[in-house]
Amino acid sequence: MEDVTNFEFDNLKLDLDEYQGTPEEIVTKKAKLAATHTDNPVLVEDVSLCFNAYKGLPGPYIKDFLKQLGTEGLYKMVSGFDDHTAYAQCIFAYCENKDSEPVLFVGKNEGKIVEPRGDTSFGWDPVFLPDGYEQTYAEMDKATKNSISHRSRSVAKLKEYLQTEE
Ligand SMILES: O=c1nc[nH]c2c1ncn2[C@H]1C[C@H](O)[C@@H](COP(=O)(O)OP(=O)(O)OP(=O)(O)O)O1
Ligand SMILES: [Mg+2]
Repeated sequence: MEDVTNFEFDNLKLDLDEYQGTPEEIVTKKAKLAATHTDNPVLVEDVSLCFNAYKGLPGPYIKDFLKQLGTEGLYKMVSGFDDHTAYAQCIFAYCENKDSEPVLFVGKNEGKIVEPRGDTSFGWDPVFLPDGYEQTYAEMDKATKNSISHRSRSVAKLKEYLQTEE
């Protein structure tokens, strides 16, 4: 760096947060950060779409992959592999206060990545075909999707936890 400008640069050893890591690590950090903003308990969630051919990636980074590549591009990512399996995962994290460890509720739905089909209005729904179904998330009616989705599975665990905590 010294060579490129007349400025002087120092190396500082600062540990700055960057939200990378496993879905569990990311949502844990998110919950802890949220908990520093209020005296009340917080609830945060994060969604991942994990391709087994990519050992779980894009995972928590799916938002940017979707934005840059579109659903067609997501399909192209797996089309060169034999393994098209994937899982949709939602994690709710509940954090009582800023000094307590967040509790995670992982909801997972197995399926595979297919050529996009169905309603294009929500995220990566058109490329996710859940196991045991002929329709992608995007082709299903909302009630069917909600009854099997990664999010509903996570919410069910959260509900059970909150009810037993009462
Ligand atoms: O059931 C779903 N069906 C299709 N797409 C979905 C679904 N659920 C979330 N999505 C999309 C939204 C976003 O492109 C990415 C991550 O979702 P998610 O982490 O909840 O939202 P986000 O990344 O916008 O917020 P944040 O920056 O707080 O993590 O997946
Ligand atoms: Mg996210």
